[in-house]
Amino acid sequence: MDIETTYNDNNYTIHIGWGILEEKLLKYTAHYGTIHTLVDQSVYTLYSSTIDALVDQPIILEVGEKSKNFQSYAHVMETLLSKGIHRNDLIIVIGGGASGDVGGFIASTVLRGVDYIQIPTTLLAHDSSIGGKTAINSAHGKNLIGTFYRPQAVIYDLSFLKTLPQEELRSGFGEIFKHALLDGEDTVHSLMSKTTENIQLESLEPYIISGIRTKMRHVTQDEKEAGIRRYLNLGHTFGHAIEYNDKLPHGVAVVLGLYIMMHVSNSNSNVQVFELSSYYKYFKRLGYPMDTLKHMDVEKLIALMSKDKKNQDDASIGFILMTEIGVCHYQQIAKEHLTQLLEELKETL
Ligand SMILES: O=C(O)C(=O)C[C@@H](O)[C@H](O)[C@H](O)COP(=O)(O)O
Repeated sequence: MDIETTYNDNNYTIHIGWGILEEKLLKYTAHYGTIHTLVDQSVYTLYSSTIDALVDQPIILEVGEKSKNFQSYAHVMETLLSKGIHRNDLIIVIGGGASGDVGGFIASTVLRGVDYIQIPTTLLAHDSSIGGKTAINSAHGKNLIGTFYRPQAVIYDLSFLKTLPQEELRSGFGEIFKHALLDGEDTVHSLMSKTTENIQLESLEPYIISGIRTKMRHVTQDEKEAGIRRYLNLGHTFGHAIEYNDKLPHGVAVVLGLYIMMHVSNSNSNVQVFELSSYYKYFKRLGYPMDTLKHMDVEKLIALMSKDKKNQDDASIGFILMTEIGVCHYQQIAKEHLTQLLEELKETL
């Protein structure tokens, strides 16, 4: 299946399917000078023969978030420059969300921009590989340094997902669940009914596709995140803070962030938007570390949330909340009030 973006110009295709990598990639590489490949270490360990058959001498990225720092960025940049990269070359990035983020950032900054293709290999990256957000982390928090830079294509070969461990599926499912919430009540109920006890890849394909469509709808209307694209950050204000502080996988932290969003949305509304206890039990059954919330260091997490890119002043934190499933808005919450809400929640767990 091919899905085209619908920007005013410079559109690209998201190719999705089983065993499509070689055929789709060859369509692009023919138009470029040298092909430079960046690949996550763990993906290369599993798929070296497939990758070596397609490209020469890949540059290995450290596993996951370890690649998203200045040292790693500088190392890959200097390697590309020592190889004599040109603007008419192509960079291919193979890996999960973190590799895609740092690979995109490298592509957008080397020689002030070289074309690149995203080849996501995880469930999580159905989200992160689309929309052109690139980033590395800072000592102040997640994704604080980056650019918006569209890829030339995304090739999502679902065969890579077959080797993902349960922990990776659980992380990717966090973003699938977020997309379902953005989509509306029917999608949430349907997804929950297919995942009552555990997360099985086999039942997720339709939700991966609908998640990609939901993401595309937001990013094509508001690429630079001045309006509705912010809704894709549902669960991420708290999620990024606890991910960074507790070193949790991204999508696992997003689930904790979605739970906090539900609590804050309820407290902000006259009606109960979310039945918290049923979501708590559901997430716990799927293996999410809900107990982490009972022991959270509220002060530290508020300090990390104070660096969130959605914030507009120093006294409050920018949150995406829901008035009903599928209906979002942006709201600034005073830090004292948020502290009180988080402390209150801890007491109930
Ligand atoms: O594409 C977006 O916009 C999103 O917010 C999607 C998020 O799921 C994704 O994790 C993104 O990388 C977070 O970006 P950030 O701007 O909050 O750093």
